[in-house]
Amino acid sequence: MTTPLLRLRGVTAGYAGIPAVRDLDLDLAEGEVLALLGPNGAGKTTTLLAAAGVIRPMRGTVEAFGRPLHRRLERNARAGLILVPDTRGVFHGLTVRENLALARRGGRDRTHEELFPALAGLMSRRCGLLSGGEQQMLALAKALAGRPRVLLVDEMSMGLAPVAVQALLPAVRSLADRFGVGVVLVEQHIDLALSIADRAIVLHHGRATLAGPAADLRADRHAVAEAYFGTAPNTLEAPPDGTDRQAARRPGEHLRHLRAG
Ligand SMILES: Nc1ncnc2c1ncn2[C@@H]1O[C@H](COP(=O)(O)OP(=O)(O)OP(=O)(O)O)[C@@H](O)[C@H]1O
Repeated sequence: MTTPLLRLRGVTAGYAGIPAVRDLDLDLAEGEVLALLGPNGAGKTTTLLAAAGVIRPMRGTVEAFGRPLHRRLERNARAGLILVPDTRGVFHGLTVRENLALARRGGRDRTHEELFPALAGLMSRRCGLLSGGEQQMLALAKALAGRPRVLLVDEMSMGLAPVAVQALLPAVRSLADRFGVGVVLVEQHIDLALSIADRAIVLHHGRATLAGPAADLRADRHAVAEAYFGTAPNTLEAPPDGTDRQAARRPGEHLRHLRAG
């Protein structure tokens, strides 16, 4: 079995000793897009922060590329574990070209030109004058300059018009398909997220309440709604390999309701 790019096992993480995510398992394979869904405050961002090493779990383990996370964030980033925060991380006083040059640190990576051709005509524009969608494209383009192997993308679509989101999410899919990047995508647009994801996990009050192939979640909106609002039946199926901590199942398997509360 190939080593996942990212593996969380039994992760409980939070703030000031209070858990916001409890006992979470997650595997992310090369070229896979995993949607992390759930209502406000469910623990999605906390999961990303723990996965990126920004906050240290109270319990459980996080491994990237087969190794425990390094204590120094820049070491994890250099290995290819990149967090794209929802604050977009662009410098408003600088132009698009200057922002990209800073992110590339002298390198010549031009992948962004293929994925975001719209940026080509905006190179001399100050970022403070870009639309929300354009800023988000730039944030992703900057993340690409770090040569990610895993991208942790937090609410890329926040505040954007649906048409802008529809333009951005396929770029995320093609990052996975063309470059083998593994993506954990936190997203409020459930349908759009499921339309590009391979698998999904629904969180409710910090716990995974549903996990499975994205196609299965799309086909069973009732199960998604139940998981979203924490009313899913309390039926924890035993997975076929007997490892009862495996939260996210492989394509071809059925949806799994996970024990809530
Ligand atoms: N810095 C913090 N200090 C204390 N509590 C926090 C902090 N950040 C988040 N929380 C709490 O942790 C819980 C989970 O928050 P988190 O941001 O992970 O949820 P989320 O699913 O990403 O929500 P949203 O969709 O609203 O962004 C919430 O109850 C939130 O109030």
